Amino acid sequence: MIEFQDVSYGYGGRELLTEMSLSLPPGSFHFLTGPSGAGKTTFLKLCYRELQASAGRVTLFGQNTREMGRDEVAQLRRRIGVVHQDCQFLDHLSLAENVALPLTVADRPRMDQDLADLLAWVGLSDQARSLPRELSGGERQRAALARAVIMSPEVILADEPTGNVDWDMSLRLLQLLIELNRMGKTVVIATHDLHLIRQSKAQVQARVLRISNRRIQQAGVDL
Ligand SMILES: Nc1ncnc2c1ncn2[C@@H]1O[C@H](COP(=O)(O)OP(=O)(O)OP(=O)(O)O)[C@@H](O)[C@H]1O
Repeated sequence: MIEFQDVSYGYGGRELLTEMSLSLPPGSFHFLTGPSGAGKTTFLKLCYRELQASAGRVTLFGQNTREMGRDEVAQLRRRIGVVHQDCQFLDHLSLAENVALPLTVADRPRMDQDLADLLAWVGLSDQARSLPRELSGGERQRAALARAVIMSPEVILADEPTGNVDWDMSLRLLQLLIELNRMGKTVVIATHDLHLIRQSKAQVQARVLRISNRRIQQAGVDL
């Protein structure tokens, strides 16, 4: 589903990630760890073709990303839901409108019942009409997750989805991501939180990728 072959990437001529080769099969569940600044967000950006590899080949859904035109990239993005680290929303739109925004942008009809079901799933039915500034950190994170999955993507990439929330909320978010995986979605979660990774082990067959010294490796199970 997502394949990297000898992929390198750098900013401003300085190499950050070197010769990464890996394959994320459909339906897999991966954590991505590594120190701050190691390149986790950069790696995720390569996975949804926000960035292009400086060298090597990234293949998404069987297609070489280097050969994709603008329309193909747009189609690709609909198959990948991204929960961004900073979860930004449009301030003047309600939570429900923000969550439904990808449908509007893609010119797809908005099914009110589906939206209501999605908000109920993330526990935000009561906040549907709230403005983003009225939401707590945990509510924002759950809204960002709902927005990432509203197009029914096959892959979910979550960048520190439990940053700035307490442990109970982290577990709740993890639970939602595990549920998505049980529905067959491929999930990648970038996180610093090793407790969260340990916590997941009883429930999901998670693999751990670690970026260290510019390289990505499968980490051992005993974190
Ligand atoms: N657009 C950019 N231009 C130049 N350098 C960048 C850019 N984006 C990121 N970097 C640098 O690349 C390095 C990796 O950044 P990245 O955000 O991928 O790391 P990260 O592992 O996700 O970090 P964190 O855990 O702190 O979020 C950092 O040193 C960062 O300053």
